[in-house]
Amino acid sequence: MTPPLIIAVPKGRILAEAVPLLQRAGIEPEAAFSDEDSRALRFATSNPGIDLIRVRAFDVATFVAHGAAQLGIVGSDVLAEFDYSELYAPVDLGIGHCRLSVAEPAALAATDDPRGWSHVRIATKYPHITRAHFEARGVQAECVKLNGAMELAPLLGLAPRIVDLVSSGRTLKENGLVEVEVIAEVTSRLIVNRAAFKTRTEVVPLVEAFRRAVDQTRAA
Ligand SMILES: Nc1ncnc2c1ncn2[C@@H]1O[C@H](COP(=O)(O)OP(=O)(O)OP(=O)(O)O)[C@@H](O)[C@H]1O
Ligand SMILES: O=P(O)(O)OC[C@H]1O[C@H](OP(=O)(O)OP(=O)(O)O)[C@H](O)[C@@H]1O
Repeated sequence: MTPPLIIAVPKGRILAEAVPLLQRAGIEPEAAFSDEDSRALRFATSNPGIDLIRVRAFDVATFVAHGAAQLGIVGSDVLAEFDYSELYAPVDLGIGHCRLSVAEPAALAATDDPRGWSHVRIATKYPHITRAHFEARGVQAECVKLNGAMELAPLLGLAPRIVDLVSSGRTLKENGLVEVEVIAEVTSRLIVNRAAFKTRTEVVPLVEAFRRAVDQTRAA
């Protein structure tokens, strides 16, 4: 018997927005999937041919790229950071809207001129995107890799600037930082393992179901 398809979904903020999309695509997760207190990692759905796994956002891309999961939901920030050739990202799901930006203390921004930078030291979870962004205009970026709470870095002298996700801007504001450049707009994408796309006949109709679910959400 063919094993179920596995869809990797990030725990955290994307999960709440992903559940209505999954439902619109005809996939009803078991109740524990939306329960942040559940310690389970793999979940059944109303479709016996589809299981869900709940993993960290950056790990969604890794599971799908290696074929351990056949599909996944992941931010375009994560996709750009890894740039896995094994991944195909056929649908913009229109959830998880935010932007990846350069930020610095308000006092520094008052006198700073980004056009004059030749070398910058940046605290970020996204060293690959950051280096590429600055290299494109001849600026060398020295990155200090952090996994969260980037906003603390300028306050504590780890790095004067950060590259992080911004949505409402509240986190920057509460830590005395201002946005000085937007690197990229971010939304979540449906990703598919390229080999699974070719070999598992259930994948194509499932991708189409997600596409319709996004259209329905937009029209609602
Ligand atoms: N403020 C935000 N507004 C909207 N979407 C966001 C925001 N922050 C992050 N995202 C999106 O959600 C994804 C997961 O972010 P989240 O903050 O939940 O991860 P995390 O808590 O840093 O993950 P982990 O704990 O697994 O390291 C990001 O990759 C991005 O695409
Ligand atoms: O502009 P805002 O609306 O304030 O959102 C931005 C914050 O959201 C994300 O963090 P998250 O809350 O997911 O926490 P974490 O990455 O530190 O886990 C991001 O890393 C920022 O810190």
